[in-house]
Amino acid sequence: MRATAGGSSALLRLRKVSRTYGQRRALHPVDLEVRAGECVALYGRNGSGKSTLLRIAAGRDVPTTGDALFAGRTVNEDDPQVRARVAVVGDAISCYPDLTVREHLELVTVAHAVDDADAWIDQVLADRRLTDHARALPGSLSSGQLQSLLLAAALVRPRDLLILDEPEQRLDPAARVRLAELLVTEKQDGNAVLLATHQAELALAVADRLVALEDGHVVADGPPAAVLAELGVRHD
Ligand SMILES: Nc1ncnc2c1ncn2[C@@H]1O[C@H](COP(=O)(O)OP(=O)(O)OP(=O)(O)O)[C@@H](O)[C@H]1O
Repeated sequence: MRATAGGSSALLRLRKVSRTYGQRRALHPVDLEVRAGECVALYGRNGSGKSTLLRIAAGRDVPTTGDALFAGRTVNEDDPQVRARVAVVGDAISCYPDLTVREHLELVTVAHAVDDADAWIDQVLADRRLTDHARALPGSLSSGQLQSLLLAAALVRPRDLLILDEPEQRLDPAARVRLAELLVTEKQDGNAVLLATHQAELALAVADRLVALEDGHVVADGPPAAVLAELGVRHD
């Protein structure tokens, strides 16, 4: 299965990675590369293997076969280089119930020794429309605001690779537009972006390549518009 941009400058390189859970093969061997300044989007139905692939790419799971390399080294989320350079926005919301929105972001900036953190946090809160909720506890936020907090936590820290699992979930249309703008800026800043999405419009707006998965197989790979046409997906 091919899902490869080619070239030698890939920041993330997955070589024939597969994942089997018990008897079930969730992911068949796949090659995938993401370069600095490039966005690759994974697209497919529920259960097609997107999150499995993202977890391997983030070093949160070990492939059953194949290698996952970040900057030439096996990806492991406990590796200090991976912790310093790979930011992950998950699909599950896990927060500290007694820490405010701002305190969550402060925790991240302390962990990553971010300079001038206060100003940076202010900026990210404003961009994500969270300024008025800076002192709120997670329990009092809407699901969309929680999703924005997850995103904000990845944005207040340094990164070379941003991995996002269905970041459009729970966001309203205006917030989805801001998300697309943000991801374009990530690429312009030279960061690599790998995301899973169910939203064709988001993939069209930000992705350089779309990799379609079905039952753990790559069934199409290429420019987003061409892949969506091949899949018969209609979009606005
Ligand atoms: N920890 C696990 N144990 C057993 N099976 C798993 C596990 N995680 C995922 N699977 C199975 O692997 C397959 C792929 O799941 P995955 O979460 O990667 O799909 P997905 O494309 O991200 O789906 P969604 O769009 O619903 O998030 C599914 O059949 C799922 O049931």
